[in-house]
Amino acid sequence: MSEGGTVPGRLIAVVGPSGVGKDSLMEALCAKRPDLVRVRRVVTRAPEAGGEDFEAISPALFAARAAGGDFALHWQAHGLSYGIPREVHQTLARGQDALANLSRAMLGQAARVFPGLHVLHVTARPEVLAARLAGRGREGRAEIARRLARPAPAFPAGLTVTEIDNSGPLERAVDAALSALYPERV
Ligand SMILES: Nc1ncnc2c1ncn2[C@@H]1O[C@H](COP(=O)(O)OP(=O)(O)OP(=O)(O)O)[C@@H](O)[C@H]1O
Ligand SMILES: O=P(O)(O)OC[C@H]1O[C@H](OP(=O)(O)O)[C@H](O)[C@@H]1O
Repeated sequence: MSEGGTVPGRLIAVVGPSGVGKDSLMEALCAKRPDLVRVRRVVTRAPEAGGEDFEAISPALFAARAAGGDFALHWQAHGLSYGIPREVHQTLARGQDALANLSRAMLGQAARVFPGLHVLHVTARPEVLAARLAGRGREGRAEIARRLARPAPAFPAGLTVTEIDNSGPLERAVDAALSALYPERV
């Protein structure tokens, strides 16, 4: 329920294969649109892993918080647990849009939890993905192979989805995302 008649903000799900540029795109979008909120996820990843700004917690604590209803959404992937803190609902109620890196497998549930969900489906050519993961150096060769082999689930019908090809310069993907999200912008 929005606060005092304010038009609620949208949860903008940024999804796509590992290495496609989700984190890079979200960082660039927030730089262009300071009013955009990026959801700080709770992840059972080692705090020193680098990359996104996330809250690192143990699997046991994650399970307890999930059982306690702390997360608006949570899921498992890559041997990790990921949670979207329920406080994001307050952000949306204030009329702010929020960006969240979600699993493609969670989009049906996300649409039920977040009316007005907008999905940015980030894509890139397979050879580009492989090169970027190798260049980023966050995962080892075996984990990169596993991530590249991860099947892409079909999306549920009825979602608002914008496909963003990030095979080229990041700025091009940023412009495409902004045009889709804020068509009224000059
Ligand atoms: N348009 C682009 N051109 C060149 N390099 C890019 C572009 N977008 C992202 N990269 C680089 O590709 C690598 C992967 O990007 P990023 O970490 O944002 O992907 P991701 O989708 O968040 O990956 P993961 O799901 O594994 O976290 C990074 O090194 C990033 O700097
Ligand atoms: O392949 P799918 O299920 O879409 O995504 C798998 C995982 O990768 C991304 O997280 P990260 O980039 O690993 O932090 C997603 O948020 C999800 O947690």
